[in-house]
Amino acid sequence: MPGKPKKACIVGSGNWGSAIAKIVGYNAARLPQFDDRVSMYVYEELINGKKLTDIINETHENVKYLPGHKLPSNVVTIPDIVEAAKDADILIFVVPHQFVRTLCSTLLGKIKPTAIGLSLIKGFDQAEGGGIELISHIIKRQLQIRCAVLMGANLAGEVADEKFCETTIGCKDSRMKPILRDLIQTEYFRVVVVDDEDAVEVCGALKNIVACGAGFVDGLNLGDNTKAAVIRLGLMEMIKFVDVFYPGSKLSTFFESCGVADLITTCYGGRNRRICEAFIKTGKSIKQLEDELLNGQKLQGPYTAEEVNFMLKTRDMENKFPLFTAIFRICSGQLQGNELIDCIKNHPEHMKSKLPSRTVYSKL
Ligand SMILES: NC(=O)c1ccc[n+]([C@@H]2O[C@H](COP(=O)([O-])OP(=O)(O)OC[C@H]3O[C@@H](n4cnc5c(N)ncnc54)[C@H](O)[C@@H]3O)[C@@H](O)[C@H]2O)c1
Ligand SMILES: O=P(O)(O)OC[C@H](O)CO
Repeated sequence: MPGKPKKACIVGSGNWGSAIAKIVGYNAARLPQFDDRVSMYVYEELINGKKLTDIINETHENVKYLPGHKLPSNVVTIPDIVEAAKDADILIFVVPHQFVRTLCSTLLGKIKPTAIGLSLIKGFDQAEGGGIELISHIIKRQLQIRCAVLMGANLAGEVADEKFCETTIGCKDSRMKPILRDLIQTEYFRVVVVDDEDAVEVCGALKNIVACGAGFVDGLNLGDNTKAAVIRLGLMEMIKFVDVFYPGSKLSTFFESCGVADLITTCYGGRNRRICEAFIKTGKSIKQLEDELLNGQKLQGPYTAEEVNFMLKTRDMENKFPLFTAIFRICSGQLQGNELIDCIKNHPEHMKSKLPSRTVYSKL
């Protein structure tokens, strides 16, 4: 016997939150296993004196974070997180990572104990005893629910335009896999589900650091070859990071959309790249540029670089990740942008071939 249709709630309504609401609303309306009505938690703000929740419910458009795209009418916005989430069977977390802990504290004990989570949030948070904590782990621990992740080469505007792309769901739980895939997949948004939950999430967070490096390269007009080198070295540091801190993960995960593909799209079309290019060109602070250029949208890369550096420093491992380290130091003003390449010229990846030294060579 088919069970009761499952209710979905989208926790977040930014650029990506609104684009995914379009997909989830579409699938919820057409598939019998889901309840038609999708609730969306909106952090309330006034736009020209009118509440954003009211604007979205009346016009079906998030005029601030995803202008020019209609959301399905079965997506209903609610400014109270508890009200939005209380009946949900599936909670889709898609807020900037800095707001997750507070939202989870508010939701504690107020959601269905059987609810499952899906985190679309790219970023880490600082762990209480030092180091970093994955956002999906915070959700699992604080709310005592299962939580999978979705990461991929998914610039929100292009997804909302229904341009073809792929994404990766990292999910170990075989009962959750088909539910999440069916809720998210469309003909233009193709889902691949893998077991490697942690590695998928770490890819989504770390690629934002590399995007900052790509932005510096663009700001310095260093060209496409240098940018490709930064992307490659970034990929190698991402692989090493997962190898060292999340042992048992699979190399194949890096060849899913969450890995190489997201790295490429981010380093060409993302907000982190854009702001870091402007950082070099204008000399303004990253915070100022975020406020001036992103109209309320939030950056993840510079924060993630700081969190990763905090962990690497306490473990005396900064020199094992020279690109991540240089990017953090440039973002925090400890280095000039044009020192990026000097910092990575002797990257460990360049030392692997172990050719004979010049002295040995001259004796051959
Ligand atoms: N935008 C993209 O293209 C994209 C694509 C894939 C993944 N992501 C990831 O999705 C996550 C969410 O990003 P986004 O692009 O949807 O958001 P965003 O940066 O567009 O928007 C910021 C959001 O934060 C909300 N907000 C502001 N203050 C708040 C508070 N105190 N409490 C709660 N919410 C508050 C705003 O209302 C807004 O909805 C991030 O981790 C991002 O890396 C983004
Ligand atoms: O705009 P960015 O830099 O936050 O990147 C957006 C997405 O993560 C790309 O997949």
